[in-house]
Amino acid sequence: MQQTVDIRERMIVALDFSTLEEVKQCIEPLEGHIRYVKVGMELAYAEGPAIVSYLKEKGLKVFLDLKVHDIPNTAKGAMRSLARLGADMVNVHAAGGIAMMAAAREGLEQGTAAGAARPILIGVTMLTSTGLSTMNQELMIPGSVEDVVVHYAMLTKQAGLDGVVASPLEVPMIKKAAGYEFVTVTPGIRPIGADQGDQTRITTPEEAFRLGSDYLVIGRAITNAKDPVATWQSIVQTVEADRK
Ligand SMILES: O=c1ccn([C@@H]2O[C@H](COP(=O)(O)O)[C@@H](O)[C@H]2O)c(=O)[nH]1
Repeated sequence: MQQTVDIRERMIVALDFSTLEEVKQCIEPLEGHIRYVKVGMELAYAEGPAIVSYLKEKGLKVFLDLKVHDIPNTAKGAMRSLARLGADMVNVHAAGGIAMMAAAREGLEQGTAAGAARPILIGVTMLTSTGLSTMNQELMIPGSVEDVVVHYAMLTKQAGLDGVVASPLEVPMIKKAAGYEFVTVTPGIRPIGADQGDQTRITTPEEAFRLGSDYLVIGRAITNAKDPVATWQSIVQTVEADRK
């Protein structure tokens, strides 16, 4: 990422809540600080499309993280509908394969209003909660996590998507294989001392940017913090100091 980019535009706060009330409580103190938020399944299923409009009216960019994964025709229709909601970024599971991802992109293009920018479309590689033994033994996917992630990233690129979701740890290999312009969106972010929770492939915000991540997704480290604004400011300061 270029040195001139404001990193606050690249730090996406995951709003993993189930009510609009909880969202308001979380974002009101953070207004003027955060620029980009993520709406996942919990919030989208509970509050419906109106939550996207609400956040957009607040001046925030929205990553609608619904991880579409279905047969190509259904994925295409889903994306056609999602395009109308006004999100800035949407995603599918790369494990759906090239035909599904290409259909999703077509649906997204069809659904995007004339003159409007198509949302960024990315493919989820291997969930950041998945470790090597789960992948090899439980899911019966052989090889290293890095190789599988890069393979999924290349499928995503072949399907014409803009980038992938992966752990920051895999970003250098993804960029090497898919090119510098291929977008990497990375959850699994844990500031020093933060609880790892259910995530497996993690690193700090400053290390994630150092590894080349284009966007960081940060949820509980901020939303569950005693003082979310202070935590946000501390992350921004740490990253900015590291980038000097
Ligand atoms: O591989 C993935 C894909 C998506 N996520 C989502 O990111 C956030 C991370 O939240 P934290 O609280 O910072 O762990 C969450 O909404 C996930 O659904 C992911 O973690 N890994």
